[in-house]
Amino acid sequence: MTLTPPPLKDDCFALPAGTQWTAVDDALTSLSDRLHPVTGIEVLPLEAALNRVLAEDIIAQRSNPPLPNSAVDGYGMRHVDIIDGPQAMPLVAGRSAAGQPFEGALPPGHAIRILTGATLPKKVDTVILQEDITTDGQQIAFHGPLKKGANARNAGEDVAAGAQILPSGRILTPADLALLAATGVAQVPVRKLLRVAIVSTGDELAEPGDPARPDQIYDANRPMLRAMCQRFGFHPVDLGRAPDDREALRGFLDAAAEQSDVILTSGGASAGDEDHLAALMNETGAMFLWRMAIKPGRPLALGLWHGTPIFGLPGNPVAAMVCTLIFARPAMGLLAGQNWHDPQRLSVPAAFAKSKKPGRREYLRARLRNGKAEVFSSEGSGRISGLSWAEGLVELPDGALEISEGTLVTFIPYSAFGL
Ligand SMILES: Nc1nc2c(c(=O)[nH]1)N[C@H]1C(S)=C(S)[C@@H](COP(=O)(O)OP(=O)(O)OC[C@H]3O[C@@H](n4cnc5c(N)ncnc54)[C@H](O)[C@@H]3O)O[C@H]1N2
Ligand code: MOO
Repeated sequence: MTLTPPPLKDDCFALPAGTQWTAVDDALTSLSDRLHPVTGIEVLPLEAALNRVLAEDIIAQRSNPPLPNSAVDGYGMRHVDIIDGPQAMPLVAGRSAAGQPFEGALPPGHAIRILTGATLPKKVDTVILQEDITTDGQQIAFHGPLKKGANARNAGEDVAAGAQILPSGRILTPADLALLAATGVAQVPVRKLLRVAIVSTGDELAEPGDPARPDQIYDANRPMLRAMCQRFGFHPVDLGRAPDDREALRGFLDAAAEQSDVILTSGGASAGDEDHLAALMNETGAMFLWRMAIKPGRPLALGLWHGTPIFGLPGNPVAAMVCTLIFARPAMGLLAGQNWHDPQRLSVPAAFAKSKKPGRREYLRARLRNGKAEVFSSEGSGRISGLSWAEGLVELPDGALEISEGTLVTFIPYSAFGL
């Protein structure tokens, strides 16, 4: 009897029959619906608040500017005194400088020396640039007309006291710190850092720097995930490598649940003999999403371990990174008190050709050169060099797509994910 080979695996053309595949958008909707902040609140001074997540809406304590002031170095006057054509105006004694205001009111028909940022003296509503006048020290000569309010800034024209300046959930930027300072807010309620436990699984893994057996590989996922968490503004808790042993892994997960708000594991997420993570998580009965219609990264085990959410990332480093960026990053953002994070996408012409099959969303390692998206030469999920070569991802939609050079595709720079 001759053995017949198994029927052609249509893995590359269609999705395996009888398997429930979860679309990326459905998974994201489910995550954004179910997750909420889990971190406490602390009050920090501005110097410690960069990259932290606001825990409340912030209200301006003071207007910016607090009083009307001059936008230029020049001369202040009353607009009603200005006529059309050439004219001269006597100067009053004194001046108004930033931090040294002129205390009196400007008499009718006069002008006053005023410097940038100086409070406008009473009755002054218009300022002429010093380049536009001549003076002998006693009076100034210039041409009218001038626009009422020229070179003057109104009180509160930037921000009015009492206005909401920043929303809860916002990640504070350097510019936000300037806004807070200017409006009289010196300390802010922020979320405590989200503690993210990181565990790699697999007997094949060795620690970078240690000697490795020929059959071992160095653990690449942990340094990557640690660094990604740092860039996202979370606090990584590195728990090391768990062996392929169910009880040992259980111990790692128990420790992780103790010490963290969320657990990121990599490896062991699919259904092989040594994929203990999936088996353990199934045991808890709290696993709620499973096979994703995404490439790379099909096996993604999501669940709760003693109430602490686990993202069981696939072991292949490319899949681990893509799943972190697409699923874990926005989900962890919600846990950390951030607003839902949807990265900014660019529409750019492709510098490549590809025939994409329907059924799952694909992410390709990509970078922009000369305004076009180039993709890495291989789609292999273990090709770490491509992750490092890339500067972002090309996102291809769930359906089929014929791409030729010049077809518009979606590019998401790593920076848009917060990397
Ligand atoms: N019969 C099937 N086999 C596989 C399927 C499948 O659907 N049917 N899916 C493949 C896909 S896709 C992926 S991704 C992997 C995911 O498997 P696991 O999450 O269980 O991960 P492992 O098997 O433990 O590892 C996969 C791969 O990645 C390497 N790895 C793991 N951890 C690290 C690390 N920290 N640093 C560097 N490299 C790591 C590991 O050695 C393996 O080569 O399953 C496929 N198989
Ligand atoms: O998730 Mo796997 O890495 O798609 O190849």
